[in-house]
Amino acid sequence: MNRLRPFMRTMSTSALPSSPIPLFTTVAEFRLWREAARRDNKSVGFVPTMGALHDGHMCLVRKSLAENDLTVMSIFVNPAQFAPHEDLATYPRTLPRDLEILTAESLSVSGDSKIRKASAVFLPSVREMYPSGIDQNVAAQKGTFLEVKGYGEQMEGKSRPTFFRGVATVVTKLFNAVEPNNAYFGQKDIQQCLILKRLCRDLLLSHPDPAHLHIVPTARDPTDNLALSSRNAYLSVEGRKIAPTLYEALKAAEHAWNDGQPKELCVVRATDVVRDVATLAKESDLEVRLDYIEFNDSDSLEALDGARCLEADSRPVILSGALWIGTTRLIDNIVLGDMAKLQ
Ligand SMILES: Nc1ncnc2c1ncn2[C@@H]1O[C@H](COP(=O)(O)OP(=O)(O)OP(=O)(O)O)[C@@H](O)[C@H]1O
Ligand SMILES: CC(C)(CO)[C@@H](O)C(=O)[O-]
Ligand code: BAL
Repeated sequence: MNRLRPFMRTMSTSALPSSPIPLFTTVAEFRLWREAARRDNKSVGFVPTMGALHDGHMCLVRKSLAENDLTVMSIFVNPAQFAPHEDLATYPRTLPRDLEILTAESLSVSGDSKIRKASAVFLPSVREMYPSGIDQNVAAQKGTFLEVKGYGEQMEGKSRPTFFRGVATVVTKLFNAVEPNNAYFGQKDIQQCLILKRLCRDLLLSHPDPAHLHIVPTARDPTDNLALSSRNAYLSVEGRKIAPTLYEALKAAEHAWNDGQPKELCVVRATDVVRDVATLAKESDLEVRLDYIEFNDSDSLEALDGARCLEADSRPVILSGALWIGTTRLIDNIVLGDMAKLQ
């Protein structure tokens, strides 16, 4: 690891918090680190994030630490994936705390006397990621953007039509900068995972190749199963109490599915759960509204056409949903079938 030694210091940008993990704010600086890792024959695992870290992010980090010599996290709030009316300005930005959380994470690897910790944090600037500037209005954008056509319009894409274009674009840039052997994404954002796997296949990427883009199960609050999410921080005390309703609705749909009910009835079971909670919440002036509950094929991402047979050897089905609690939008999903078969 000697060649990596020169990087074992905090970059000298004064606005950055001090950190025992080396921080890189430009692609050129990061590439020197990456080149040294390559020369040292070290595998690199990559965890892309938008910061505001919670234990869901740390599950990705732990898996990367376990499976790679070196782990890199990026923290970048990507303007291109926020529509003009969305929460780019208020998205939580908590870099000093994020670095403390990441620094505290370590893993002792069996057969290896060393303890592994994150090796680098990549903090690119908006200017370098979008050299022609970035307008959240797609029609006004200049420069190079990526679309994974036919897969980003359903589920989340119905409510956020430009979201996956922004994600595909930024993640491709991040992959080009980091050149990871393995990359880790959370099941909470299942459509994002499946679209990015397809992007890797379609663009013949080798860093990572699609098989090395890993989907890590959703981390939940152990007390009530709420999926951990940076946006949970927006919830009021009352909203936080109601937030597990989305998962409860998905579980009701899953039970109906497992009982052999047709898809439409499963969706009704889920909407019943939300309706009852929404009625109660209204009494405290809190608006709770279901955005969608959908069953989608995990390969085409098309909504299921009514045929519901899940053969032992067939592809998994994605049961997913989004719920508004006041002005906060939460998402969650359950994979029906074998997660290992997701491609
Ligand atoms: N509960 C979770 N379990 C596992 N992975 C998660 C969880 N929450 C987020 N991730 C993953 O962490 C990565 C970075 O996500 P991001 O920084 O957007 O956090 P987030 O909590 O998903 O934020 P948001 O509230 O904006 O959806 C993504 O791959 C995402 O799927
Ligand atoms: C993958 C990602 C970091 C791209 O900005 C973001 O969409 C996220 O955090 O899920
Ligand atoms: N984890 C998803 C990021 C977003 O909603 O913008």
